[in-house]
Amino acid sequence: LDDPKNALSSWQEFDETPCRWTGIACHPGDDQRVRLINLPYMQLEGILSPSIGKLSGLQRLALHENSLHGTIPNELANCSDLRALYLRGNFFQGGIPSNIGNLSSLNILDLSGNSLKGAIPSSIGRLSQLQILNLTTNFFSGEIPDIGVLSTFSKYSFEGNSDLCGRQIEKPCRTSLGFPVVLPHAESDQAAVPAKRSSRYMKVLLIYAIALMGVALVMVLSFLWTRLITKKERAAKRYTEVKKQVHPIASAKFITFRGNLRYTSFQIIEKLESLNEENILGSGGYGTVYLMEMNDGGLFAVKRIDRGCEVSDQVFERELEILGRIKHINLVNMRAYCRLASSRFLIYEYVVLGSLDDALNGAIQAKNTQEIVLPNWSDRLRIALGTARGLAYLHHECSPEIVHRNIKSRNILLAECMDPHISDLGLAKLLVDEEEAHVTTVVAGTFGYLAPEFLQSGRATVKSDVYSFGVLLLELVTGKRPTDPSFVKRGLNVVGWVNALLRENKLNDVVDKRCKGVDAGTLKVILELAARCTDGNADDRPSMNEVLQLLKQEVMPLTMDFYEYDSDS
Ligand SMILES: Nc1ncnc2c1ncn2[C@@H]1O[C@H](COP(=O)(O)OP(=O)(O)OP(=O)(O)O)[C@@H](O)[C@H]1O
Repeated sequence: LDDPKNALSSWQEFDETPCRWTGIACHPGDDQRVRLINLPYMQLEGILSPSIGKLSGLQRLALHENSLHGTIPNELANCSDLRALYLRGNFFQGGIPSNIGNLSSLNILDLSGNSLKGAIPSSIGRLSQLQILNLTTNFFSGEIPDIGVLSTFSKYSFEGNSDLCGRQIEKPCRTSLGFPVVLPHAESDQAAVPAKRSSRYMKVLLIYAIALMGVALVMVLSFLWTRLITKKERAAKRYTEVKKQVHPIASAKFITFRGNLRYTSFQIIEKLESLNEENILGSGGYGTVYLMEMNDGGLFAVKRIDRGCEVSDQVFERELEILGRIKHINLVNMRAYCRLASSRFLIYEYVVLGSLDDALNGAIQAKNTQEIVLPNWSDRLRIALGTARGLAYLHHECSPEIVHRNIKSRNILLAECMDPHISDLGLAKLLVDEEEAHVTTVVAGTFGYLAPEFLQSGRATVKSDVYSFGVLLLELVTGKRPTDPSFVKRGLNVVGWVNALLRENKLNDVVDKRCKGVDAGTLKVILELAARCTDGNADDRPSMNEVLQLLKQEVMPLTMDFYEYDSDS
């Protein structure tokens, strides 16, 4: 295996036993046979060697969400104790080994999100212990055998294989004449049959009867039949060609971050596929955001990123896994990622009140009274403090540091009680290259927030984030967008406008008239801090840690919840 992350450094060839290697557990006792191989999400590359079949005591093989390729070896069926087989989210090709029915202890079979093709072996029907079957998003074709345990699974086990048919997915298999037909399976499955001799006899009779009827039909309608079949064949051929164009993508992928969601990938994919215009929450520079409601009422915000010519899926997904590990109370946490044929979907926790931009511009209504809720002074201080905490975490606690690049009030989302959550982290870097990045952010409405050196060079740094944070502070104080016409028409931005008023000692003119509870002491602190953050010289701006310390000292006692806030992350 190729191990780019060096996750398998403990795997030393000359160790007496592999039982202490990462991802390996052995049976208790003397024989030390391998019981479990658990190596998901490790970016492993390579093939699954046929020698896997020698692990006779193997009970769980979990290699999901790696980059393995090649075929699934037939020898795997020798692992007769295997209970759980997770190969989801790799690049396996070829078919499912026809002898898979030998794995008589198998409870879980998850081969979804690969590039597997061919027929589904009927020997799966013999796996009487099987409880979870996931063959979704592959290229399987033909009829799903309606036999044994295979009869008990529904469409959710087979979705995303456009050429499958059968009762389980409510799609009849048809001939070119339109009659239902039993399609031959790819492998002859002798082992499945012995217990069913009498039913085989019945089947033979049935086939003879159908054949006789067919011959009769041919004799009666020979002329018409010949004409009809050619016509239908032509139509069928055209249909297949169109279908291929509609499904050009190699494979789909589903990754969850920060623990499992309480939903299966089928449930999520089903919901993703049903998102439509009615569910749109908004759209930005990178795609459209939808509200996704699960059947039990669970809510997610889903950002749909249409496939363009940006980074490859592999690079994108590798970076996402890093972003997916980031977790902080003041960041919008990413819960999952799904790649389907047309789009990539980033699935986030839903932050209920919407953006700070909405809040400052009167778009938030009270639940019961429908009255517009405007953040008061204590709310605004709380938003400043929480945002500083989230940014300081990205800059100083993450390694390597994460530059957000797109701090603005539309990317500060508010949860209940006006708790701020920074959204869109890492996307600017992930979705557009350095050159394009600042052009995109300018277009995306970030203009007034960008530090002068970022505008000039297009290179974002932690200090350009500090500048944007300073602009955000001014927005909180003034209630005006940084590109408000009242200062743009005077040739100023919000920084120039505030500075001009302060020079004239018109402190009161700076403050948002609608904001209740402003106290002069903290107002002065915030304005001074905003001035330092928006200093034209990046080196003279404070770091986010310094900003946070100052806000903690000066502002925290005035926010509603300073006890609660007194612990980091
Ligand atoms: N996790 C979320 N919870 C609730 N609403 C969200 C969430 N993420 C985004 N939204 C809503 O969707 C809208 C669009 O978000 P999006 O991040 O795509 O655009 P933007 O922030 O306006 O622009 P940009 O792409 O430049 O960041 C936001 O204004 C916000 O109201």
